[in-house]
Amino acid sequence: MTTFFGAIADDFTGATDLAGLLARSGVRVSLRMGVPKDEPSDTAPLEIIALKCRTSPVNEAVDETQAALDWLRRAGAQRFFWKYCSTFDSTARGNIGPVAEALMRALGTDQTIYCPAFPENGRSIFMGNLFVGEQPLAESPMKDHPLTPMRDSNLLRLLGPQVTLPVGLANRHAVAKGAGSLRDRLVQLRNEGVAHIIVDAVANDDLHIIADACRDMPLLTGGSAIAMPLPEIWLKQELLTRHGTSTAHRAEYGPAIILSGSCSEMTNRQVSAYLSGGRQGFRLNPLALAESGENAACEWLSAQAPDVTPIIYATAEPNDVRATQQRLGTERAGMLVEAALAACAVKARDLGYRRFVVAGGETSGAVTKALGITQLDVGAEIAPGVPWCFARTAGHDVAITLKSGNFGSDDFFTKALEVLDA
Ligand SMILES: Nc1ncnc2c1ncn2[C@@H]1O[C@H](COP(=O)(O)OP(=O)(O)OP(=O)(O)O)[C@@H](O)[C@H]1O
Ligand SMILES: O=C(O)[C@@H](O)C(=O)CO
Repeated sequence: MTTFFGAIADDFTGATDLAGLLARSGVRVSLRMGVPKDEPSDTAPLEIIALKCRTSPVNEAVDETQAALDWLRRAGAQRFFWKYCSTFDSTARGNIGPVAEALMRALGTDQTIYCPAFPENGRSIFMGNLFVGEQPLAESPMKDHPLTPMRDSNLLRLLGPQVTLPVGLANRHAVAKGAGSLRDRLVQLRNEGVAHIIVDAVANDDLHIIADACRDMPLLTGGSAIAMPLPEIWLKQELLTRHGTSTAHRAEYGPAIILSGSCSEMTNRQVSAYLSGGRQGFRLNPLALAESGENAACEWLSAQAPDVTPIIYATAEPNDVRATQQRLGTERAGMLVEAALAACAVKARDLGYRRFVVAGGETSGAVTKALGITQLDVGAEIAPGVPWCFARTAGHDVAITLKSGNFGSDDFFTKALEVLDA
């Protein structure tokens, strides 16, 4: 079936987040991990390509997203979406703006919007400032993120240095008056030469208005939630059909394992809650990994009874993470943990584990890559933005969920297993 909507996500948990929200429409969503090597075939109306480029050098991120765009265009896509984090995670140089500008050039469009709001997960934007729950972004736990610490809450200030063309704001007053008023504001900003528009949103109703106002734009950018209303809008316009709904399947899955490389406040709580239930866990210490590699973790895993659902985690509190980064360097510490969790995933698969719960975007990229997973079908949501997915690896059907660092409730890990068993 021809693709209508083509999305490019800057990390793997972000891609499954988007896939889960789009799948709520009942229209088939297909998720590719990395730019497919083959020409488009068996494509879905809603196609997502997951990249791992959030923290890559800018030129690499631009080249990769361009390759993804080319593939999506060959699949027939007519509307495009650049998905980044609902907390606008970005390195100091930042990839969000340069990638958006490159996509705009390639698509011949002079304006796009930026809306990372995700009200169901507590992310809202007011007067251009991003809030996490009731806290401004820069006062939220995101200020301590291991790779992309966010120290400013103002999206105009964050985006401005990343782009060459002017940045402007369509504020909540323009949004609250409805799609017509918002369209007028976008035209006004276009006439003033503003190419990059931050759009306020504090509730799902705002997202519906924004999606309606922007439904004909070739390129939209944001978190997953701003894309959520689009399939319904396009179904009404008969640009999409529900034909070919999701093919997510279930098989007889084997034992489950949890792999956590996220150090977010929420993942710290989830790991503690899981361990306090008396579960078997192995803590990866990056300093020990630097000394002697991941063998100890793999040996520990081999010694576990398959029905205990073990957890292997590097999850640590911000002070610990900072101390480790000072000793090893941020990048090296991250790479060591990602490589170890990837090796544990492969070991687990070889030991017969068939259900994988993975926490953290970079971590998920490393794990799915090591498992050789290239395509995912999307299943039931465990929490907003965290669906179960189904894939094949080394000839086996597996279920895998990729949890964004900040998503889910304290009992996420046990809940994930219950949702799959239900
Ligand atoms: N104890 C640790 N010390 C230093 N770095 C760590 C430690 N544990 C994990 N890391 C690294 O921190 C990074 C965490 O990023 P990751 O994207 O996996 O999680 P996240 O940012 O919480 O998730 P998301 O991107 O979905 O919000 C990874 O590169 C991981 O390897
Ligand atoms: O938008 C979010 O918060 C998530 O999908 C994400 O991108 C986490 O890396």
